[in-house]
Amino acid sequence: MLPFLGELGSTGLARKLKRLSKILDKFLEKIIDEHEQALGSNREEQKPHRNFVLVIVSLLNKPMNPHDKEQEFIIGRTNIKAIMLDMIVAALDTSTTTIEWALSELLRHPRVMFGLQQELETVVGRSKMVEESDLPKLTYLDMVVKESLRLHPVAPFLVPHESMEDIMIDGYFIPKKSQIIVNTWSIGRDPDVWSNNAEEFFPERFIDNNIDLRGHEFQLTPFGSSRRGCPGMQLGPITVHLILAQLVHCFDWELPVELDMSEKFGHSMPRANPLLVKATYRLLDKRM
Ligand code: HEM
Repeated sequence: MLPFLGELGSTGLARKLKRLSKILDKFLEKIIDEHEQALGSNREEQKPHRNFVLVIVSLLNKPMNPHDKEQEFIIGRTNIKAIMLDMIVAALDTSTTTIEWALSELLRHPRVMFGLQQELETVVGRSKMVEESDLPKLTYLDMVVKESLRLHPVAPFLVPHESMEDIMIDGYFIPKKSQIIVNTWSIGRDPDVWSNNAEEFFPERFIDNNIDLRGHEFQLTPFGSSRRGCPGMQLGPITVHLILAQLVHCFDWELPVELDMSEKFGHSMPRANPLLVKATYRLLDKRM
């Protein structure tokens, strides 16, 4: 199906890929089995389903669109495994890369790290860990995450899109069906958009404005925007906010070696080298 992958045969990589895909397949099959068992025989009675996998497994062997009599596409195990894999790949790497960049920027900017720890102490207190219900009160944390995603969007070019209509933008004619690549990385660093300190990590720039992470304002689109934007736009930021808050609240961080901020540029943009840090527990209750 993909002729260029034929090249892999001679490198031994194809064998490794096959081995890996077998392991992954076994893992996904096990998840489906477990969820089928949890659903039991009468799937309809189980509603509302408790999680995403239960929802898709409840659709197993059913038509994709029961109202369309012409189209008889049945959702099979392979479809479910593909959806689950898509979710794992799209959710894990993006969230961990975002957290790693945000922590790196905090380590480079002790003033901001201190400000965030102060906010966490005031809102949450040193005697407990952060909970999801604390997040709406952590406004500085929100600014830190936005600022980090502005400078380090995980998908610097988003995902390629296709234009549906002919359109003129800024004097340029873009015909229908053009492939559109949005360079969100460079928009995030454009001084015309963010003023002369565009390259600086300065979370306070988000005070008193409506710029959010959902791409309502086109200057910040780390999750894309509108219909074909990231479907994890709700879950992704919650995960990032909660884990980053927990890390900063529970530990003091020190750099044993000089901090290297090199990026590994490509379809996604993680750190080029792993982040090496020394953590010291800082909450009052040592048993947590
Ligand atoms: C910090 C976390 C995340 C970031 C920064 C992120 C970023 C993105 C971006 C930039 C896109 C492309 C949007 C576009 O081109 O307009 C995308 C697509 C996607 N994301 Fe996320 N994402 C994150 C978390 C998640 C999570 C948690 C999930 C699933 C639970 C997820 C599932 C997906 C999927 C399935 C697509 C493809 C959508 C499509 O093709 O229409 N992402 N994400």
